[in-house]
Amino acid sequence: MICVEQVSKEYSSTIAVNQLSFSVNKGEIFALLGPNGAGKSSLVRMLVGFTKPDSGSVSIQLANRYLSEIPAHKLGYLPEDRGLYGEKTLLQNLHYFAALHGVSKPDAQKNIDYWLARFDLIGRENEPLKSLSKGNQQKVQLITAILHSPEIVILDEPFSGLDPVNQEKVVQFLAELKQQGMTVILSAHQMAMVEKLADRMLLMNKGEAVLYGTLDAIRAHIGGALELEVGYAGELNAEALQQHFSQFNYRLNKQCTLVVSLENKSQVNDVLTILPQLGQVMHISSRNMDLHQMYLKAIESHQSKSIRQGEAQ
Ligand SMILES: Nc1ncnc2c1ncn2[C@@H]1O[C@H](COP(=O)(O)OP(=O)(O)OP(=O)(O)O)[C@@H](O)[C@H]1O
Repeated sequence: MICVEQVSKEYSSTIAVNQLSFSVNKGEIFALLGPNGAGKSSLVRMLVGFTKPDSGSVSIQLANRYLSEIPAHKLGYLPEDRGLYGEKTLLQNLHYFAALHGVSKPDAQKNIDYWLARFDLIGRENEPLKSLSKGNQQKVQLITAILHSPEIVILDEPFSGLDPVNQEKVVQFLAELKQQGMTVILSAHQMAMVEKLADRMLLMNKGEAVLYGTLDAIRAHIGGALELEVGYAGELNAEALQQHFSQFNYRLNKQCTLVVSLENKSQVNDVLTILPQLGQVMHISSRNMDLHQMYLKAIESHQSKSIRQGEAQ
């Protein structure tokens, strides 16, 4: 429903977004990930129509029409630079933004009451916004983005500045928006939250796409996504380790725990037959590599590829 094709954006000498292509389906939660300066906010600003791509295109399909930008009344946006009025009360802020989107006062009030209760802000309505903590101000800003029941919600770092309890509340908030049929695009650095929420994701680095798809597709693509952890009664036999494990990617924790990274599940059998030759096995556990680890692995490999390419030129 949202289609980004070969989009590039350059600021003076910085290429913020470099020939990026991806699509976002109607009704899904789509996450934009990447290190600081990867180009997420630059991309978000193009998605919401604040800036235009230098080349490439952004198109939005709404009903049977293709548009080059999302109509304002169908868009809810949480900008990177939050923009509320600190001197005004929480209620004045919320009603002001609802009115800007043409929502009637009674409709706005109903929605406001619901979300204030969900975000534990009941009783704070008449306080000036600036007297609220950063996290609470962030929650008010999130409410302003959705008071007009938009079809597409684009949130630049919605978890920023929130404690773990409030991060969970935002996870529930986003899941509820999805349930209501909204399409949600968010940028985030909190991998655990993204892992819980996102249907699909795009990992960017230096303006380029590094990984794209569902968590499972990314896991399959990245390889080494399954880890076996093997605890031994004492130190491992170093000679046997070198002899039998040279073809595997492994590390040792405190000399008596071996962690082996497997490319695929068919290698499990091979590893299990070798393990007793290294010492007395006390326990074995397996786990999928989590998004945080996959992110680090993918960014490291993209950085070293960029360096190799730079050296070759
Ligand atoms: N208005 C601007 N003028 C000049 N350079 C800019 C501008 N906006 C972004 N950049 C540059 O473009 C690159 C991408 O920045 P962007 O803010 O899009 O990254 P980001 O992924 O959102 O980073 P963060 O996670 O830190 O918010 C950076 O090198 C940044 O310095």
